[in-house]
Amino acid sequence: ILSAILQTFLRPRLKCIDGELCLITGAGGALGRLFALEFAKEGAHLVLWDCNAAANEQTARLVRELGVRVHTYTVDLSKRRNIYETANRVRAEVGHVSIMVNNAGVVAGRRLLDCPDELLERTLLVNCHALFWMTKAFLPRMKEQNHGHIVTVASALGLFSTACVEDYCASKFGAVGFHESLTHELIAEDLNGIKTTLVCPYIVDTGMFAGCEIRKELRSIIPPLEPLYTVQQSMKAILAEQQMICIPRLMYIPFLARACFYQGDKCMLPFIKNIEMKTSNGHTKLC
Ligand SMILES: NC(=O)C1=CN([C@@H]2O[C@H](COP(=O)(O)OP(=O)(O)OC[C@H]3O[C@@H](n4cnc5c(N)ncnc54)[C@H](OP(=O)(O)O)[C@@H]3O)[C@@H](O)[C@H]2O)C=CC1
Ligand SMILES: CC1=C(/C=C/C(C)=C/C=C/C(C)=C/C=O)C(C)(C)CCC1
Repeated sequence: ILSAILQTFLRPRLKCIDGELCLITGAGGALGRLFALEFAKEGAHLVLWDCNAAANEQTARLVRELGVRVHTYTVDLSKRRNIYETANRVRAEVGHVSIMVNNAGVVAGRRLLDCPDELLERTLLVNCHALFWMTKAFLPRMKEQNHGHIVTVASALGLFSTACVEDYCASKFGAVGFHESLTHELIAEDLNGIKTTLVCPYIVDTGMFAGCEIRKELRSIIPPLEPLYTVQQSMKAILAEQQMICIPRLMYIPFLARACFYQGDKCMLPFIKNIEMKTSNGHTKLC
């Protein structure tokens, strides 16, 4: 938060990502497409993933017009095996990913009791579980080189909640927790060349939350965000290697209410060691 405040007044040094290989999920969607164009402008080569092949190809066409090398893959992020298989193909056909933008997201958009179970499950699989499989697929190489960047596009609804989006809030709170724990793990392991950035936007005018309205008096103070503004702000945070960005800054307020632990990065290491010892003694219990 301090760094976010400082960055408001100071101009942080932005890193160069020319020639890096950047993978973006949900690249056929509104924010994914804009991320692809912004990363292309910075000189990154792109790998674009989406389940919507036509929309993904359209993003690729726009990126190629900028003269950038781009590869597209049709993937269903709700399927772990599909993620691992496609990751293997990327490694064999394109190379090692050094920047990963986990942007794809879905919402059921129904009241909990009216919502088919499969739709609730899908939100958790795409918005949260996919983060595990993506990271397991691409982090090992980043670790070998102590170089990389993992971006998690979560949401303001990963920091506070509202009614009737139980699936979405659960998945985005999960994404925030995932990002935080992964960041601590990288710090604890002294992997200071691998950066993480969490992006928490308020409602963005992309259609995903079309119809969502806040109280009339507040609408002019905090209108939905422009997609391009959202992505440009996110890019600044990524290139400045900022760990987190809330867009707009007002969204830091609910986050501020949370506690933080001084020097807590290594507290789980003995716990992990304990489990490792138990499992090596054949004590693993899966159900
Ligand atoms: N829009 C908003 O108000 C906000 C959005 N966000 C987050 O930003 C991210 C991008 O949102 P936005 O651009 O608005 O959404 P879009 O729906 O425009 O884009 C999401 C993309 O992800 C794809 N996708 C969905 N499911 C899968 C899947 N199983 N496998 C692979 N790809 C999939 C979609 O394909 P298809 O179109 O075929 O479903 C679509 O191309 C999301 O994570 C969202 O939660 C955060 C805050 C606010
Ligand atoms: C908490 C809060 C508000 C409501 C926020 C809402 C409704 C956010 C919705 C975000 C979405 C839909 C994100 C999608 O990913 C107000 C009224 C602005 C006032 C300030 C505090």
